[in-house]
Formats: sequence, C-alpha cells, structure tokens
Amino acid sequence: MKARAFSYFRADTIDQALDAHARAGDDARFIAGGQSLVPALSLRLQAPRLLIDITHIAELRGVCREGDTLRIGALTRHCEMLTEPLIAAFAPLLRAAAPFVAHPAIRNRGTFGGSVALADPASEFPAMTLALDAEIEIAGPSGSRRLKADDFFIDLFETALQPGELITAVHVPLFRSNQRFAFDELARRRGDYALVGCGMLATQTGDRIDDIRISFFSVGNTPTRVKGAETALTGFSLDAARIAAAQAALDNDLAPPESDEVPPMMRLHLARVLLGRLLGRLGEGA
Ligand SMILES: Cc1cc2nc3c(=O)[nH]c(=O)nc-3n(C[C@H](O)[C@H](O)[C@H](O)COP(=O)(O)OP(=O)(O)OC[C@H]3O[C@@H](n4cnc5c(N)ncnc54)[C@H](O)[C@@H]3O)c2cc1C
Repeated sequence: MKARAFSYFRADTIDQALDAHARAGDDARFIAGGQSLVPALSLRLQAPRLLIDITHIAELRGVCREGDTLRIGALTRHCEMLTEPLIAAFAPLLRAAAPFVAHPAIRNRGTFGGSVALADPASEFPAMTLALDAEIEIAGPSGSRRLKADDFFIDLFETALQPGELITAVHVPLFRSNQRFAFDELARRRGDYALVGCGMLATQTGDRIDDIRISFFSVGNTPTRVKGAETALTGFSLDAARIAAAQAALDNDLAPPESDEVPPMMRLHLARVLLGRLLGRLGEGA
C-alpha cells in the first residue's frame, strides 16, 4: 500500500516546526527518523496532510552534561546511543539497552526522541527513562516545560504531549559510582520486539539497596515501573529470599493484557524469570 499524498515542510528551527504545526493543526506530524511513522503512513494507519521534518534542527542534536544531568538531544540516533562516550559514562543503562533496539539499519535512522514520543509499550528506551527517573524537555505553542518520565506515559501510544508539542531533549541524572544497573529482554529472535524486557538502576551503600527503580516493557499498555518489587528490595541486601519477594510482588505490579502471542500468565512468568536474573546480576556487581 502507498501513503496518502502529503505535503512536506523542512523546519530549520524549533520555532519554524512549532509554527508549521500550529498552522496545520491536527493534520500535521513531526517526522524524525521515520522508522515508525513511515511504515504507519505506508499502511495508512496514519494519513497526515503535512509532514514537518525536524531532522535539520540543530537545537535537537547533541549529548552534553548540564549540571547533574546528561542532556540527550531528541535527534540522537539509536546507533549514537551505542557509540557516544557520554552515554556510556553517564547513562550506561541506555547504552546497555541500545543494542536491543531493532536492527542496525533502523538504529542508523531512528531517534531517541522519536522512540520516547511514540511511547510504544514494547520499546526499550521509553521504559528506561522511567528506570532512570529522566525528565522530558518539551517545546510547544505555549512555551517550554519539563516533565518527569513518571508523568509522561499515559496509555497505549498516548503520552502527556499536547497537540503540536515537540520533545527537544531528555535529561538523565548522571550515573554515580554507588549505583548499579542491569538490563535484558526475552525475545524470540535477536532484534525482534521483546516478549518481556526490563531495566533497573539501584543506589547502594555497600550491599544494601538504598533505592531502586525497575521498569518493564512489553507487559502492558505503557512502560511500567514495578513499585511493589522496588519496595520489597529497598533497605535490604540482595539474597535469594529478597529476590523471591520481589518476584512475588510482580503479581500485583503487573497485569499483562490478553494477547494472541503470549498468554498473560506466561508473560508474568517470563517477567519473574527476567527479574530474578537481573537482580542476580546486580548482586554480582554486573
Ligand atoms: C522492523 C522494525 C523493528 C523495530 N524494532 C524496534 C525495537 O526492537 N525496539 C524499539 O524501541 N523500536 C523498534 N522499532 C522502532 C524504531 O526504534 C523507531 O525508530 C522509533 O520507535 C521511532 O523513532 P523515529 O525517530 O524513527 O520516529 P518517527 O518514525 O519519525 O516518529 C514516530 C512518532 O513520533 C513522533 N515524533 C518523532 N520525533 C518527535 C519529537 N522529537 N517530538 C515529538 N514527536 C516526535 C512522530 O510525529 C511520530 O508520531 C522498530 C522499527 C521497525 C521498522
């Protein structure tokens, strides 16, 4: 199938992009890497009359330290998440997740901001913004704002972005020496969307977990923090009993939907297995 005819506008600044969107209203879409939007256009799942190309906007590029956070420009490509030294040093959880995002050809074009904006519940990066307690930097017709990732993902492919708003960057607290992270996913084949995936970031004093944020993907309509499991671990050293308590807490934390691919009980079982593995690695200092 071919996409419905559309007009194209190349924006060179954020203001130009916002103006173009304001003039076109609901019939416009920003396009970044195009790796999700172009297939959606081709399948006529989306049929906007105007595409606003944001890939030439310099303000959306680059990764830099800003105070105690790392500012990751929305146009940072998935492949750059693998190669950028600042990501490896200060956001290693994102570096760990990056090889699991799609295939090299898609990683060469797809963008971090596009992935977060799309909010696919099966995507790696949106879920990791939750584990990292990241903030989403947004520009829109009524000015700029920053929103905690915890408040950003609303429902299936639905975020707190208002019509015409653009993600300009994501701010991630800098990784510290008393922190540990772990990431993995279970998929039928490497590069496929995960059946279940999980990433976590723990702050520790010695062996004791002072704080832990654990986020799953492919388990529901949104990326999902598992607060019961987090509570079961906070203040304790990791041992088999603690890990079992965290796994048991998933029964309340997660409610996988019915799906043709994987029955909910199977997905919950996979989530427990994955959590156990990752906590085991965290305990070994992985
Ligand atoms: C075969 C295949 C396999 C894939 N596998 C995976 C996978 O395993 N894991 C995974 O996470 N993803 C996967 N993807 C999706 C891919 O990672 C996309 O690149 C990503 O989801 C969207 O990024 P993009 O830059 O391509 O966005 P686009 O396709 O350009 O845009 C996606 C949506 O986000 C909006 N948008 C884009 N940028 C912004 C912005 N800065 N502000 C506001 N709105 C914006 C667009 O308007 C559009 O609605 C796969 C895609 C394909 C085709």
